[in-house]
Amino acid sequence: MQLAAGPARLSQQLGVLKKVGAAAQRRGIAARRGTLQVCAGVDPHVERSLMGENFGARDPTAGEIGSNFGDKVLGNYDTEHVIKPPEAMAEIMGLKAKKCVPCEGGAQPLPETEVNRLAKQCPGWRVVKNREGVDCISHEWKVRNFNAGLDLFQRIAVVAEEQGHHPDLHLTDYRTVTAEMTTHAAKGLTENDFIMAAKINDIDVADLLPKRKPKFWA
Ligand SMILES: C[C@H](O)[C@H](O)[C@H]1CNC2=NC(N)=NC(=O)C2=N1
Repeated sequence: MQLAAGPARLSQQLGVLKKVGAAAQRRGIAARRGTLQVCAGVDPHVERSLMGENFGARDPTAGEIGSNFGDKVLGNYDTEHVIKPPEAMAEIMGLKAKKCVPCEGGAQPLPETEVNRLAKQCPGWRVVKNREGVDCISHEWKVRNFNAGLDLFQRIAVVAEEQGHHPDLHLTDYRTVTAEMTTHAAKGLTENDFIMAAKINDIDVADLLPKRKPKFWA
């Protein structure tokens, strides 16, 4: 910035410089608190709404290395530097953003490595054999009562009808709901099953779960 002559002009421009300095200082403080601006020149508010609050990079802990964390993160597996994909990115690019595709006869089940990779993206789902001995993914919920179970059936049914892919639903012991999913045309698991699992995981079930007793009297 060039400073123009004249006391009034000079003090006005010094004022601008002070503001710029203060903003830079604020940014410095933000950086020390762990805020990371990813895209230079992009309004941090816009960036935050796009990338989510949890964008960041750090070295992995020993436990993460031991758990093959590299399968779950973007970045270079054989360096110590990890970039964890932000939740907002999963909303745009993850399984739950995809749509099930109709399967024709002759569809192939996924290989085991791919099944394991996708299963990690669907917390709460286990890969098991169904009653016919075919690979499926299964999730169990213990809900608050029988009606809550029927309510959960209904919420899952909405997603299943939207996607044209349907789990087997069981309600046993009056309040245990189990969903099992496989792709009949492939006689095994396909990406459709995991897309459905991710979408079912996105259903808000908080009001259907058992009421928690308060631990303390206030
Ligand atoms: C034509 C229609 O897309 C198919 O019959 C769908 C319906 N829903 C389905 N649901 C499940 N879980 N597996 C399937 O193979 C399947 N096939």
